Amino acid sequence: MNSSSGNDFGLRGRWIAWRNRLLSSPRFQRFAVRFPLTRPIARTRARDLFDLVAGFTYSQTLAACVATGLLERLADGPQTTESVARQIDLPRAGAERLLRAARALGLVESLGAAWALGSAGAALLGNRGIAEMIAHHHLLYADLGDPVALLRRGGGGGALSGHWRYAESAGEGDGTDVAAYSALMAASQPLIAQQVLDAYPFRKHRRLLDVGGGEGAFLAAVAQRAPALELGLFDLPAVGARASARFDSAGISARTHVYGGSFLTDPLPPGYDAITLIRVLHDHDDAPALHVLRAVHAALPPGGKLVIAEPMAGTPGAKRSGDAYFGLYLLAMGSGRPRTPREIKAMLRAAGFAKSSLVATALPLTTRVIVGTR
Ligand SMILES: CC(C)=CCC/C(C)=C/CC/C(C)=C/C=C/C(C)=C/C=C/C=C(C)/C=C/C=C(C)/C=C/C=C(C)/C=C/CC(C)(C)O
Ligand SMILES: C[S@@+](CC[C@H](N)C(=O)[O-])C[C@H]1O[C@@H](n2cnc3c(N)ncnc32)[C@H](O)[C@@H]1O
Repeated sequence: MNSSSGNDFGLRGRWIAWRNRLLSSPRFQRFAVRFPLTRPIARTRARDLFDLVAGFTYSQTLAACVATGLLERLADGPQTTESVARQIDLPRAGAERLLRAARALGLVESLGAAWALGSAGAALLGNRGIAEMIAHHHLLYADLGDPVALLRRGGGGGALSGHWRYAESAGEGDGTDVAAYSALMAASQPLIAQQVLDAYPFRKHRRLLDVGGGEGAFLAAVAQRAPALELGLFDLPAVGARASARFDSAGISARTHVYGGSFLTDPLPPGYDAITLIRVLHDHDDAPALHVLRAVHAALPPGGKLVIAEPMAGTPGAKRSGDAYFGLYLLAMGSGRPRTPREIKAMLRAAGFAKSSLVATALPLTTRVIVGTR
């Protein structure tokens, strides 16, 4: 039996094989774009396919908007092309080319002879962390220059793994090595922290330990919502030092404790009735990820809670961000993978957690939350 015919995959396999023969037939495509009833569908499919083909040019238009500060300039009010060109230091023709491309993507819009911020541009300005993400994407795109080579060698070994020092050299990184990624994480934390805080009532706990807590941006947000909570942060020593400095300047060092160590080799401090892993688990391959969950389980008291927050695979309405974006991102980084909630819950069971549940968040595209009970 020929497997490409789909015959050995049951009814659904046969349907897929029939559909694909039809969709890939140039004759059917010619018919579908001409026939009035199928034309709208054909046009939408063609546009979707074009977006896949052209995606890099869209991303680079966005990168140019961020690098030149174009969107910030327009946030001050509409400007002429000449004024924009002067402010972002481009020749008039270059500025106009960028403005037109940005208009096509909804980042800016024209207002008579002037240019204003578009609705996508305005939304982007409301989330400063996204601009930081865009600015560091040149590392990702350098690694993805030859995606097949990257897939063949199993990931890593490029610009992005140099950025995330811990990814390929477990637990390593001095103060300078960790500064860039820690600052990126802190800048992109606000959107995540608010969602996690809305999803889970940390106030009901006495002591919270944020494992892989970076420079403490999440705990600083928790501190505001739960004034009575005692806070602990565990991260690599060089990152922990940055967190201590942040807690000092936020005036919350009296209620925080920073632990420097590696969760891959050191035990986690006991005495916390809640532990968080925010954007940590997906960084690690299955064996080290399970090791971290076991370490959390060992540190929690019976009934203690683990809150896992990160983007997950297979998210309804946001499937691309899981397996396509984070799948390739983490491949380039050289460690980890996005997991479905079902996979994470299975790992929690394997680590000894009695139960776990997925809790709704406002923007699952950016983060979902699973709460495990020891
Ligand atoms: C009044 C009128 C005219 C209309 C009203 C209609 C209406 C309600 C409109 C809504 C408009 C609005 C408020 C839109 C809001 C849009 C938002 C909130 C957009 C948010 C977008 C978020 C994005 C694009 C997030 C991107 C995140 C990225 C790329 C994250 C990357 C993370 C990385 C690389 C993490 C690395 C860490 C590691 C290594 C994986 O562990
Ligand atoms: C993607 S960042 C997330 C930071 C923070 N939770 C946030 O969401 O902004 C992952 C964090 O895990 C820390 N980390 C990585 N490997 C570690 C290890 N072996 N032991 C302790 N922390 C580690 C990194 O230093 C980094 O701060």
